[in-house]
Amino acid sequence: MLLEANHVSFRYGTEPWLFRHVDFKIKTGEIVGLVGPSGSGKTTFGRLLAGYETPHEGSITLDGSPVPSNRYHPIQLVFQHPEKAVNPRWKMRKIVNEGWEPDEALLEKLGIMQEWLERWPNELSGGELQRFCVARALGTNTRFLIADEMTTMLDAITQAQIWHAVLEIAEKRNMGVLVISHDHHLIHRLCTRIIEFKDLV
Ligand SMILES: Nc1ncnc2c1ncn2[C@@H]1O[C@H](COP(=O)(O)OP(=O)(O)OP(=O)(O)O)[C@@H](O)[C@H]1O
Repeated sequence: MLLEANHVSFRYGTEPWLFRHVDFKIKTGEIVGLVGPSGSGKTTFGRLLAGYETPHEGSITLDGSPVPSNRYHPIQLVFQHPEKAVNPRWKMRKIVNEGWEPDEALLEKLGIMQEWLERWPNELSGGELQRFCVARALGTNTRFLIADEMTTMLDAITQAQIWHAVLEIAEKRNMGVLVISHDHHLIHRLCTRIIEFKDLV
């Protein structure tokens, strides 16, 4: 399966164009790194790929067709701040089962303790909460994961544990992963291909 940005342009409101005519391709099975200076538009581009924003010009396609948005989205985004990605009024069990129901083995692989399922989001650490966001994004219908600074605020051990689990699942399911990060060490360790955002725009 091929996820493509075709001549995509985007601006916020009446601000100047953030980028214009961006072409990008990622295939399932690929782990691609996206790097570039702060403020250059990487997060915005990730949001466009995952359907959170609509391009002003161009299109995002999956195998040449528009990405279906009326069911579980095949392109899932996990970003840096898990506390902003969950409903504070839902318990963790409801949050993690929002789009699909991950089994115990997957939760265990991500280091999620069963007792955390009965807690509220504000009763977990950032790292614990992020594990839930990753589990929620790894539905069996996920074809591409956009990991935008996904493990930036986590300690090295937690970061390694989460990436180990994600890469194992990605390989088993032939998922594509786009890793957006300022951590060059992490990018070089994980990715099969690395792209400078400035080379796309
Ligand atoms: N909702 C918004 N409204 C207006 N401008 C925005 C909005 N979100 C982001 N921007 C601006 O768009 C530009 C690109 O932001 P973006 O977060 O995509 O960059 P980035 O490359 O991911 O940065 P970083 O590496 O610091 O995360 C920035 O100048 C930012 O201030």
